Amino acid sequence: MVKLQVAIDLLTTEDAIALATKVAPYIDIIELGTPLIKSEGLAVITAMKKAFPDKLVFADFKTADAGELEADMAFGAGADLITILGATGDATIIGAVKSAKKHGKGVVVDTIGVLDRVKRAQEVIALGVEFVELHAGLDEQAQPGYSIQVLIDEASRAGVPVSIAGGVKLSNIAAVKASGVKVAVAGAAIYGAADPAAAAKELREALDA
Ligand SMILES: O=C([C@H](O)CO)[C@H](O)[C@H](O)COP(=O)(O)O
Repeated sequence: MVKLQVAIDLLTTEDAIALATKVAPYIDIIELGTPLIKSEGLAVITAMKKAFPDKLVFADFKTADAGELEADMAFGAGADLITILGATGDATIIGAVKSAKKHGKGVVVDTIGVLDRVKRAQEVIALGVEFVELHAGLDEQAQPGYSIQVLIDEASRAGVPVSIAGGVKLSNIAAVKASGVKVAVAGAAIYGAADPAAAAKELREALDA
């Protein structure tokens, strides 16, 4: 079964928990977006895990250095998964994996800004990470000509556990699923919808079809 991850790029704990409450029945992983964590600090992680102990809480730290220390901070606050940047050196990822093993949690490598995402995904899986996020960030998505098809093609040939993040929505979720991903990440398609619960439900049903 492909897991559905909601990426919450809102700025307050109150709004994040309100959104998670609406969509929880349909999602597996609650991602606290980088701007949310920068805005609210580690407390948002603790609050979300307390509110949803049965969901995986994903702290989108996008860590670039001090991997073990930052992973200790995220896991200590209640996160189940943390992102480390694939663009950084292996030592940072190895440090975070060490922390994850200590806490019984997991590391996800975010390939934002990496030129050869597939090659980097294959390299970092060997370091013990859970899965790799093939990711086009919000700024890359805003560039003229951006298409999620690039990520879908990359997922099809990655040969290692990956997620796709970067404009996942109802019109492309079937193709995202068919690419063989472990996790589909949807942010704006859910938090920006007039009815987030309905949007999450439709994505869930498409993944389960
Ligand atoms: O990780 C993200 C971004 O860097 C801002 O935090 C997004 O959550 C991710 O790109 C998914 O967002 P959508 O494209 O809105 O689905």
